[in-house]
Amino acid sequence: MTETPNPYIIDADTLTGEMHPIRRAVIALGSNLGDRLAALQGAVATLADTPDVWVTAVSPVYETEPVDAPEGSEAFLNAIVLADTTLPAHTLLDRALAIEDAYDRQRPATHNAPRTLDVDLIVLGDRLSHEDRLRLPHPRAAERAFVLQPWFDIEADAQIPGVGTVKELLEATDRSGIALREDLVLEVE
Ligand SMILES: Nc1ncnc2c1ncn2[C@@H]1O[C@H](COP(=O)(O)OP(=O)(O)OP(=O)(O)O)[C@@H](O)[C@H]1O
Ligand SMILES: Nc1nc2c(c(=O)[nH]1)N=C(CO)CN2
Repeated sequence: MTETPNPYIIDADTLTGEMHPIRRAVIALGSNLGDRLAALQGAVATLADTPDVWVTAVSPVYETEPVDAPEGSEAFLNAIVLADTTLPAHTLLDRALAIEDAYDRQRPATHNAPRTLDVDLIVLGDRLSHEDRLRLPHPRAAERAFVLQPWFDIEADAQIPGVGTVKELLEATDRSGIALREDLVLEVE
């Protein structure tokens, strides 16, 4: 006879493992190469499939003019994902980079070269980080309409810790280069 596990017995890993608080993660997605919508949709699905990550909201999709990108770059599709997670910051970053790699993201030497998929961590709770490998909050988010607008759409009272409210930051940003794509919708299973 097979033994039914007793749900009241806590296994050793749970007792000795490091516990992490639940924190809110704000994740920015961007693509300006190949099937842009498929890349964004794949990133949402993969994040939603990630253990200890619970996707709570996905923004509308915006078509956006390239900012600080090489001459002749194509327009981006951008969106924001909100998730609750118990993952430590570096584990979540590694997951984001692995999702980029899964979409064949090349890492050419050219600054801001076209990319099939970019997955950036914008904020993770109140976590601050000043390493090259992980900067939190994301240092360029506060001036990027392609991050602030979709984020504001799904969280009107959002804040960038230590920086300000997304509403005020957005009001101070040039929004002329972004356009809502109502015809493109990202699904969460
Ligand atoms: N908050 C963050 N989110 C994602 N990557 C980060 C973050 N902070 C630092 N990095 C590091 O940045 C590197 C990614 O650089 P990448 O060339 O993708 O920048 P980018 O996303 O193109 O530009 P930008 O950061 O201006 O959006 C990664 O190796 C990662 O370790
Ligand atoms: N419109 C737009 N411009 C960009 C973007 C992006 O996602 N959207 N990402 C960049 C580097 O990550 C640089 N420039």
